[in-house]
Amino acid sequence: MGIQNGIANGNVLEDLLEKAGGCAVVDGGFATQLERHGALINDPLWSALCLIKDPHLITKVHLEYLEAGADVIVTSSYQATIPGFLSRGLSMEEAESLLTKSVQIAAEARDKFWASVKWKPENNHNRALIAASIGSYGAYLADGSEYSGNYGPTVTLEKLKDFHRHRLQVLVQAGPDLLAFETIPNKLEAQACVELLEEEKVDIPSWICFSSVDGANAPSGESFEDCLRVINKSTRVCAVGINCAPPHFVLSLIQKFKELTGKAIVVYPNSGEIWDGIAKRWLPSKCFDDEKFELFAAKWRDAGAKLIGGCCRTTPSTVRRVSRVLKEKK
Ligand SMILES: C[S+](C)CC[C@H](N)C(=O)O
Ligand SMILES: N[C@@H](CCS)C(=O)O
Ligand SMILES: [Zn+2]
Repeated sequence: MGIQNGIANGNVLEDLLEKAGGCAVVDGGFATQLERHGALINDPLWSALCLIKDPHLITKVHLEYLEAGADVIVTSSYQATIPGFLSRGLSMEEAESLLTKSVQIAAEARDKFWASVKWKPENNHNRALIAASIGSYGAYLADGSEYSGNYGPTVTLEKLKDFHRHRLQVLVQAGPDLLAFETIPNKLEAQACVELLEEEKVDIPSWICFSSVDGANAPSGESFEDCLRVINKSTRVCAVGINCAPPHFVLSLIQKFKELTGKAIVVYPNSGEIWDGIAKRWLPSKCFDDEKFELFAAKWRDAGAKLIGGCCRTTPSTVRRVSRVLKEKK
């Protein structure tokens, strides 16, 4: 176990980046791929419903992304929360066990996949890392507010920390390689995540990703300069970036982040479709197809991103193209 920046295990990501030649591949849309296999997730728990109803589909999707070349797979816990599970009549013990299960399923898939490829001479995979997904408070609200950042005046820093604390503790205990805070829409929640990591002395390295709807700021309208200031001070956060924002915003956001932080930059945009949080469906908009993802993944890498993948509405075929271009010998 290494100690880096004061964090035990802080070098797992750096080890992976080195093995991957400087830029690693993150998986793609997880809920999207569950739905393509027939999972019905139009539900307040969204993809986390599969932890209860279809855990075998979770394994299947993880294996598909590993086969596609993902170096990091993100767990099924995005919308898995203790209050969400309790409101479905589950006990605290059951809720905790489902969160633990999200990490176990991913680790089992990784181990199974790695055992099947590591000895093959043509193997060009790396042993993948497991990033435990921690969706924003807005994801839990299930009203689209991960894209507005508008939590209202009653949602304070303490309330956000209380919301995140117990799930974080359970996920840390489950032993993932990384923690992935996803679709954070405002500065207050970024601050809550950073303070919580410190208070809980979490020694698993984290990334914190924001969504963006205007291509320049966090969804709340707060500048990334403001949002990153608090994150930059944390030694427990190893990477920052963007997830589930339209891909045509990403290049300029990488350039902006390069000026605002010394941390590794992670980007995994959605396809460009727009989420209607009330109707709970994706609306067509300017999109990137897989070919365009391949083209732009190289541009994102050249602009300085260290972790690149896809989010909603991207699939294993998207990740296969991203992996192909990033693992190409230059
Ligand atoms: C990233 S969005 C598509 C996730 C789903 C949303 N939190 C909901 O529950 O409707
Ligand atoms: N890890 C989640 C993020 C949703 S925005 C997923 O891919 O479904
Ligand atoms: Zn997404």
